[in-house]
Amino acid sequence: MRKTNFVSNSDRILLNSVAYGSAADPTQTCSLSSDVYDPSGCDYVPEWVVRAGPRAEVYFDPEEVHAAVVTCGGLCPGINDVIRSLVNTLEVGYGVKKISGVRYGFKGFFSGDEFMPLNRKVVRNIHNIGGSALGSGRGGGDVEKIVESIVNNGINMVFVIGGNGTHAGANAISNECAKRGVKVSVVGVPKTIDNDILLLDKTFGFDTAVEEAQKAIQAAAIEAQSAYRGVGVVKLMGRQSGFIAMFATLANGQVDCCLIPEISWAAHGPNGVVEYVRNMLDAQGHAVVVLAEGAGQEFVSAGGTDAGGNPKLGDIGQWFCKQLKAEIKCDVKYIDPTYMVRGCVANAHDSIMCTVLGQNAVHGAFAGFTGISVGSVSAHTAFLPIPRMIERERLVDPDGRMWHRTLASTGQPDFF
Ligand SMILES: Nc1ncnc2c1ncn2[C@@H]1O[C@H](COP(=O)(O)OP(=O)(O)O)[C@@H](O)[C@H]1O
Ligand SMILES: O=P(O)(O)OC[C@H]1O[C@](O)(COP(=O)(O)O)[C@@H](O)[C@@H]1O
Ligand SMILES: [Mg+2]
Repeated sequence: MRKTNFVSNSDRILLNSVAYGSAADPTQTCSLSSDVYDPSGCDYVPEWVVRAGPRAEVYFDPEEVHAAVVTCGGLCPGINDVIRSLVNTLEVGYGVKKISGVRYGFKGFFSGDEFMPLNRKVVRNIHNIGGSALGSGRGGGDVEKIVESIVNNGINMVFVIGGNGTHAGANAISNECAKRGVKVSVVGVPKTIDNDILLLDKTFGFDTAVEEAQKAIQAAAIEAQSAYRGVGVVKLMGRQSGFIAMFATLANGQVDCCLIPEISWAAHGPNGVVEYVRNMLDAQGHAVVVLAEGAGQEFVSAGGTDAGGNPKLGDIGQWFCKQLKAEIKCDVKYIDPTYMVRGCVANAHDSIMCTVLGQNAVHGAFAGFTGISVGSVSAHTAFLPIPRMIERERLVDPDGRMWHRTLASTGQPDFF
């Protein structure tokens, strides 16, 4: 390994970087904010997390490492950048020769699909395409079978790229290995364009998704402005968390109404969104509405869960457009760019973030950590305990300043 600045295991990063923060501050040691943000009324946040980086002492002999990489859940811009960074760091940084790519999510450990041999040559250009070079997927979180595969294939490092569900799986795999006395480092890299992981500054791919969403909102605004009583409606991803919708709205600045899962709203009645759109049409001749896909699910959800156990969503965008058409004289243009915001190549910012995360995940595994994930905290890269990160989804704080900024931009009232 090249000469480098090693990080000590006692190096720490301060999680709560604001002194005397208000109750709505998400990094409060004991947050007493809204019901949505903190149902228990007291949200414990540890003071420090461990600083990521290479250690002077490593736990594994590179000659004996068999590393596996798996990508689970929905796609996200930058997955391939992370895979590339993991492989480059394993091979060039530490001299690991055996790296296996697990196909189509957790089930690839036991589905009978051959592992994909990974090396620097194979991953050289994968970051130039979106998606996952390994294939991703939901389901297959059978911890017993996964651990059997780990043991049978002599795997001793597992890099798991995925969101909340995937991390729950990674933690369960780590625990099961420990229970069986199998020496394996299981390290997560948080992947979710929903940006719904606690404690992190931001997840990779989120910035790219917000940027991609601009095209849809811009088109909706143009269509709305060019039509007689035109309404542009855009539905963006965000199952339980409205971060993409909120940030895309704020960045665009032409949106009249943003609806997110964290905040309930009435469609009908004098304070409902339909009436608000009617008023916007009367006043300015057009309106632009951005909805997160998880917003207003009480109107459209048919229940049920997907292969990963996530709630299946009804199409709130279609439903909302139908309400508009039924109740007011308007020309509705509906844009649903759902998969377009995640099936793309990461922008430069996300690409660099992915490289840093992948590299540090390998450092974490070589340092002998397991059941950890790696993420950006207060602008530093940290190793974090998985259970604390996935206690629940990170949500937009309805009392927070970012949402208030969004409301100031749209000018929308409360819809109830
Ligand atoms: N508690 C768990 N134990 C084991 N595997 C799990 C657990 N929760 C989720 N998984 C697995 O992780 C996969 C990915 O989770 P999912 O929620 O679909 O996507 P994401 O990780 O991107 O949020 C799931 O399809 C499931 O197989
Ligand atoms: O149709 P799919 O592939 O199940 O994905 C849809 C979901 O994936 C997401 O992008 C989030 O994915 P993850 O939970 O895998 O991070 C949501 O915004 C969306 O509801
Ligand atoms: Mg998820």
